[in-house]
Amino acid sequence: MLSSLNISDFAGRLAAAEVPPGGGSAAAISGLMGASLLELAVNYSLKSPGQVVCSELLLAKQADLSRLHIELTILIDRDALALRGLLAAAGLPENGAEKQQARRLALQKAIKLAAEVPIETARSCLEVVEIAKTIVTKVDKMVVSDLMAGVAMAYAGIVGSLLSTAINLNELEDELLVNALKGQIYLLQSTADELKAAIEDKVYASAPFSVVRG
Ligand SMILES: Nc1nc(=O)c2c([nH]1)NC[C@@H]1CN(c3ccc(C(=O)N[C@@H](CCC(=O)O)C(=O)O)cc3)C=[N+]21
Repeated sequence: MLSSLNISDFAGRLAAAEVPPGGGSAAAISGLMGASLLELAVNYSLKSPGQVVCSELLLAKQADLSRLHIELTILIDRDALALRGLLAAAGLPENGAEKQQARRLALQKAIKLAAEVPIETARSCLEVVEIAKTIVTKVDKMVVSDLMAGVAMAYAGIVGSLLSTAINLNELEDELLVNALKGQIYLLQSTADELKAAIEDKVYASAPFSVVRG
């Protein structure tokens, strides 16, 4: 399993361009880092004194984040499997009408999966960003930078996975599905942009983070 590789081995596998993982798995890792950084912020804040008021909210988000942590871990391998299926179908023989038809069907099925899996990754990453918005003013000041690093990573996970979906749309023959996926890409990306801007507006409004604002 890719998710049990150490960081250097995973990065090496990405760089080697031999067998998958590709950008979709990397996006899931980015989302996983985002979820984990939010967990750090929540766990730290629950332990620090003076956070008793919001502990109910933080405990609820802690549970959501541990589910997202598992989902995103699984998505690293699910995306690599989808990509592997895609490359395998693309490599099927094309000699003769029957084989050509078999290859076409296999390829369409594989592309559909490779387009749909990263949509799930983007959804999980978006949930991470949504959680960040609800807790950003509730966590201990000490871990706001960790939380914001988590937002940046989850946001990168959204962009990376939606790009992976988008590239597969070119080859997908089912026009209804293509249009539905395009709609989901647009909605997920624009929601992510709005949420990220709202969180940054809040955090970058004052020191020490105003210096980070572009
Ligand atoms: N859900 C999803 N996730 C992706 O990550 C994704 C995707 N869809 N759609 C297509 C693009 C393209 N991409 C590649 C990554 C590595 C090779 C690669 O390493 N190729 C090797 C060997 C491939 C093989 O072993 O057959 C080569 O061509 O030399 C190719 C293509 C990932 N993408």
